[in-house]
Amino acid sequence: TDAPPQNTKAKPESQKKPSKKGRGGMIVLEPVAGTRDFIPSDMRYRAWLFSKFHAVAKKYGFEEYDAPILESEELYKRKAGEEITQQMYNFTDKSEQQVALRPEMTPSLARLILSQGKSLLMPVKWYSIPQCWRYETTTRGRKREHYQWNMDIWGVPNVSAEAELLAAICEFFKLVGLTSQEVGIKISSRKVLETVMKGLNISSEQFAPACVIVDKLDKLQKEDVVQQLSILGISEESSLELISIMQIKDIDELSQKIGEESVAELRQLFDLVKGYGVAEYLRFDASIVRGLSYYTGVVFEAFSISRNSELSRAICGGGRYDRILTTYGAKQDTPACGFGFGDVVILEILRDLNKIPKEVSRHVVNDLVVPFNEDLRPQACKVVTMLRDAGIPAEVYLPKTKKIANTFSYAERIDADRVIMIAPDEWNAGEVKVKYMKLQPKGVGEEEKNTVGVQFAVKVDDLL
Ligand SMILES: CC(=O)Nc1cnc2ccccc2c1
Repeated sequence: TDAPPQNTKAKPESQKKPSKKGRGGMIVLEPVAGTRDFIPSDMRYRAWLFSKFHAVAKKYGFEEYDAPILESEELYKRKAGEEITQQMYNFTDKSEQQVALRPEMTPSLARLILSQGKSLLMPVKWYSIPQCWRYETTTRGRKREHYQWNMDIWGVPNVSAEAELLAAICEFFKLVGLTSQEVGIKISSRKVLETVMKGLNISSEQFAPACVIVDKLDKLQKEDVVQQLSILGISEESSLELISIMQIKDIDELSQKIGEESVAELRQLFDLVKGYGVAEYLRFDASIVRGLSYYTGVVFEAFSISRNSELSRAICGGGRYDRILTTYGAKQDTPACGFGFGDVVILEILRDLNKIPKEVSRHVVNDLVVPFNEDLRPQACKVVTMLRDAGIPAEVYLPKTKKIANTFSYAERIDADRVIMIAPDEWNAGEVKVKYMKLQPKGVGEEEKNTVGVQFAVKVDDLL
């Protein structure tokens, strides 16, 4: 379920957004509609999620790349009626260039692959976590940006590449504690649709736009889908036959319908994923099409099982796109496949299922060093540097120390384990005063460490 539509009713004067800057009023404090701020408490969740994306990519030998958020609009000028190209965040820049904030990463990746030319040795396994944009009419109140983990393999025509990508997605699920009872991946192939459409005398140039339409089956009424397909010149009878074949959930049944040859790749894929030990997450489902026009083969989509499935949005999705380079004017194509994995849905699911470790929500500073007075501040800086160089996240109390009590309340606020006070008498004796703010885990050291609140003199060298 997307965020509730923004309240568009007129607001009483008092609640209206403060007037725009310029008439001396306060600036608007909210981010632009559909975009998000990430203050530290939010950023910790995003950083934690991205650290899992990076960990899986690294474990699978993928290399990170990036490209500008701003791209030429022509990268996305596809005429297959996809929502993603109809909602482009595009504009004419000051040099009259038609540019757009990228709605997806694959076109930029295709541009990079083309620009590298022969110097790029295949296969290529690249990943990125780009922020992608769309211009949604705010009536839907949906987000206009999200971060999308992209993993792609170029130069591999066989389904070993798709198997590797599916294994990487399942690796992520295992890494964050999502079981095959909680999430799954539905797999099909557009080659199935291609075979069916050929059998129904649907021309090949109708293939991509027809896929974009039947992808809406889970959102639109069947009649609407039939109606949209009729605009492509596809008869109602053919459309109904196509839609009925897409209800098939079993490869054997599908093989009966369209022949073993058309399902051979899928059988091989299901064999390979058994090798990775992730078959429990995967199932065949002929209704999976995906909404991007450039897919040409295997397509897949991950979903959450525990939530009310009819409303749940895809967790991630992807597939094979073997013919994208010639659409950008290249002389020949290079096989490719990949997936996109957004940051919004997965975090909602992980929160709902309580999979996010408690420490992700906590800002970690172990020690707070407090100078008793400004004369002792250089010494405090020395001590905090010693702690930091030992790998301990540590702060030195920056405001002038008026009342020691204030530093203790600051220590509580930053959830520090210890307050280390630089006091004159102790310092002259080569010591500091330590106050434990909370019980240390048992066995941390001598008995007194587990007496919260009492202050002890400790040799500077014994601090580490
Ligand atoms: C659930 C969600 O926020 N999806 C989302 C948000 N922003 C986008 C921006 C561009 C393309 C797809 C997008 C998808």
